[in-house]
Amino acid sequence: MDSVTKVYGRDGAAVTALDRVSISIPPETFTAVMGPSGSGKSTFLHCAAGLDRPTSGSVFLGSIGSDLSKLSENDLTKLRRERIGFVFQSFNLLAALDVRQNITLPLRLAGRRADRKYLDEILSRVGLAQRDRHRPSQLSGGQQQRVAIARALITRPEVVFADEPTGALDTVTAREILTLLRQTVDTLGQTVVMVTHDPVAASYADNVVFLADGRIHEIAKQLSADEVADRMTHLGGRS
Ligand SMILES: Nc1ncnc2c1ncn2[C@@H]1O[C@H](COP(=O)(O)OP(=O)(O)OP(=O)(O)O)[C@@H](O)[C@H]1O
Repeated sequence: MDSVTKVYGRDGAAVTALDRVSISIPPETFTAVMGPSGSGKSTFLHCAAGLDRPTSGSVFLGSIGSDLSKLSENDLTKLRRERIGFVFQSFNLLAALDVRQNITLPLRLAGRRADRKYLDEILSRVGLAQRDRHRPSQLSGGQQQRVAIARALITRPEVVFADEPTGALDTVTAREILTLLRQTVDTLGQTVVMVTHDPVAASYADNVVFLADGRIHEIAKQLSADEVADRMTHLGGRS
């Protein structure tokens, strides 16, 4: 991401949500994005993932050479579907589909067939091999988030973007989900970028990006939850 600025609204009501943000996220790493409320975390994620266009600046993704901010709407949709994985706080699973169908949905939307072996591998990695014919309503929150992670991984995306992935989960389940995300980096070589309010969640990351007022305040390596919380206090955040 190169000098990305995002301004919402205009004239008197203009808000600069991101102010010339430049960052390069190394492949096969786990990055947490933290900052006080309103510091630009969601905007950062949306611009990095091609969900929103920067007002100015460029966004590049993995091996894709072109600037995301210049792609047509169609190309961007295709890229999001095929090259990026998403995990949200609210799981966003389809109630009428079983676990296997939910996981393979991105492939079907892209007109691709599921590789049975890879699907089975992913199912067992996320611990759902025995529940593959269940519907989301028959699963716990943690299990539903595992389905969402499997769905994010099934296309072997360049990056998985996670927006508060543990925000709706209890502490123990949250840790299981964070461990799973960590494993996707360590064993599958996945690149993961996660927005979070939670210092414990950020402590699972290789790098923690601290945003304040739309700017990168600091990028720190492998912090403990206490170190993250301490930095947040100094940023004026309530975590
Ligand atoms: N669609 C929008 N229209 C106008 N202003 C917006 C819009 N989206 C975000 N903003 C503003 O941009 C700034 C950054 O918002 P953003 O949602 O990226 O922050 P955040 O760090 O994710 O906050 P939170 O932790 O509360 O979710 C805020 O001042 C917000 O009010």
